[in-house]
Amino acid sequence: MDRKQLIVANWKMHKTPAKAAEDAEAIATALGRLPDHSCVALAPPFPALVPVRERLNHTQLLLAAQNVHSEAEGAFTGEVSAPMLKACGCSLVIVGHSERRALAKESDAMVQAKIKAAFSHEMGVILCIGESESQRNEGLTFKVLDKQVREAVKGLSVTGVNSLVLAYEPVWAIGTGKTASADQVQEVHAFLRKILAECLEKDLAKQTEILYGGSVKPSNIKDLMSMEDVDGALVGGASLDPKTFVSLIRNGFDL
Ligand SMILES: O=C[C@H](O)COP(=O)(O)O
Repeated sequence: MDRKQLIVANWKMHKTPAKAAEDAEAIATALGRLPDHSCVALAPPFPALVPVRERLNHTQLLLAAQNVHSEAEGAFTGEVSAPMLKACGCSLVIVGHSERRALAKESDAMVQAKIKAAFSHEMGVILCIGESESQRNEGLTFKVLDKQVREAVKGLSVTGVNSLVLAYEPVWAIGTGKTASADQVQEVHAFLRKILAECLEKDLAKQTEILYGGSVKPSNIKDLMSMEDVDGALVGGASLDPKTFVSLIRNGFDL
């Protein structure tokens, strides 16, 4: 089975529900029909999930959440569970974003529990991993990534792993305008695929999409996606304006 190309908009804590819905419709309309192997997903904030879903009906665009709790229900004030997200129409969820690891102190064990919760409700997971600037400067990049991946996929069932997408996001490149070079990204993605082959089955590792995130723009997406092990992008800032995001997608998918 060939890997798909996937570009995901992470709108983080931006846009009211009305604005998110309007922009989702503008993106879907501008893109029209996508080639079969090319997918686009939008990850708006929680309150915008349902309004965005309503505008994405009858389009190929997928709905993603930005976070999920590991339990299905209970006394967890402020949290949202996998069955709730599924009921809002999410088919994907972003897990372990560096902003959540830093701000909400999410550990690798919490990330793993969230992945299990998402898989048990038949949602695909975009697992974010990445090293900080100081870790890169100390030569720890591969060690950090190795641990993040192994801890996250430990004990996952093969069926679940079919729905796993990795997103390599070096923390020093997020929102900074500093993009890792296409060669740097390829080197890391090839390494991640090797780790996946060791933790999972070889064939599954070959089939797992690996995205890059960190200051991806319409001007650099083509170079990044020309790399053998780069299957798409997780985009923050450049996904906020619908016109910019559509041109990024067109450049990335060569439309
Ligand atoms: O989830 C997206 C990443 O954090 C990248 O954000 P950015 O494109 O604004 O650098």
